[in-house]
Amino acid sequence: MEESSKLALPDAFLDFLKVNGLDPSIYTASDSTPRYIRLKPGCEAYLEEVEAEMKCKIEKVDWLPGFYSLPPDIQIASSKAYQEGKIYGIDAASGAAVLALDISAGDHVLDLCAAPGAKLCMISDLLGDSGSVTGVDVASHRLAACRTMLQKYALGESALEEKGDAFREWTSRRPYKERKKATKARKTVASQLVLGSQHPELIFYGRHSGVVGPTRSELYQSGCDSEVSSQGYDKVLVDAECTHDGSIKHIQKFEHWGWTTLQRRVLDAERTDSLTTLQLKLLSNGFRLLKVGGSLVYSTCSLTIAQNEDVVQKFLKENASAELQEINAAKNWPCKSGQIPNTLLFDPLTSQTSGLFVAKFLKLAIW
Ligand SMILES: C[S@@+](CC[C@H](N)C(=O)[O-])C[C@H]1O[C@@H](n2cnc3c(N)ncnc32)[C@H](O)[C@@H]1O
Repeated sequence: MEESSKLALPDAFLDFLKVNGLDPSIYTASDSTPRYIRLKPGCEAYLEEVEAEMKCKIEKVDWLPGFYSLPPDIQIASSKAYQEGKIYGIDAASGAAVLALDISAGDHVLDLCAAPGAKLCMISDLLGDSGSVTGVDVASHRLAACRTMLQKYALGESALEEKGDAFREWTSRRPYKERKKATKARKTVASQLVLGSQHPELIFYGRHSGVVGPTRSELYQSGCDSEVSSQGYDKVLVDAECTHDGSIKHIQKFEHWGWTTLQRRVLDAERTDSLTTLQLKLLSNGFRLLKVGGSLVYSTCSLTIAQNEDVVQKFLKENASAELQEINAAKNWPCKSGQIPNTLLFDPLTSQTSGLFVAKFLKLAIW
């Protein structure tokens, strides 16, 4: 172990940081990083009750509406307020990534890497009774957790599972008539984009299906370019799979899981290479499903240039219709600029949040 970092982290992780040009001191405030909660809209009146239950001062996060910070050692999951669905446990940087989408009433939003669903719930709360949100993920067990979360917060859900070429319902708890109606509606997925209010919808793609997100034909049945440009999603979030190295809390979990697991799951160079390929594919596919004039937010909880700025550069090179946008809401955020202007980096030390990279793109009308 290296003394200088003051962290019980293995040399292999410190080497990973060095290779990626990351200063280990950004993790030194990990023990004093607050916990964050988001109040379920309509539960504002319960704040004092939550404070009394948690026996601590809950501070409003002045740069992030609806978010509150708590002392680092508070256990959120065991509280009554959490179990009753009055509060969400979600890091402030994650909230910022959702806010960067600039969601308006009536938007149709695609959350391409949705599980376990903290950001999906926030999107759904921001939309209220308007628009729609579709969550996609490849991990069925993570989608199951996502479904449980949507049910807990009464956000509704209709979960779909891939079966061969067709989608069938994941749960059959809903009455037959309702399921039949849903199956019919699904046949015209494009129509969902123009319908009014929709409950969040979860879509599961088998890990080996080779599909990253809904295909164009599923979304736009007649599929001509003019329809794509006018009927794609208004907003797309690509909160991509990554090495999670920005989240020291995640890295510390490997103390229990074993540092060899960290080596295999986080530090392995071959895995990182395939991850950057996946990240670029996820970003490109999310962008393909965006309407002209719509915006996409790409985020990772890695702080490495390979998974962030490099992916952004490659993507911009391949997509003439993509323009990197300034995130207007970020003026008061406690983050730094990434290596590319207009990209943002929440490092744990400066931001007092879990690490996150955020970039926002606008889709221009160029074919
Ligand atoms: C960082 S996590 C997403 C966290 C989530 N946005 C939230 O706020 O709770 C990344 C997710 O990407 C999913 N994923 C990995 N490969 C994918 C793919 N090819 N298509 C869609 N999702 C994928 C993983 O299963 C994982 O759930």
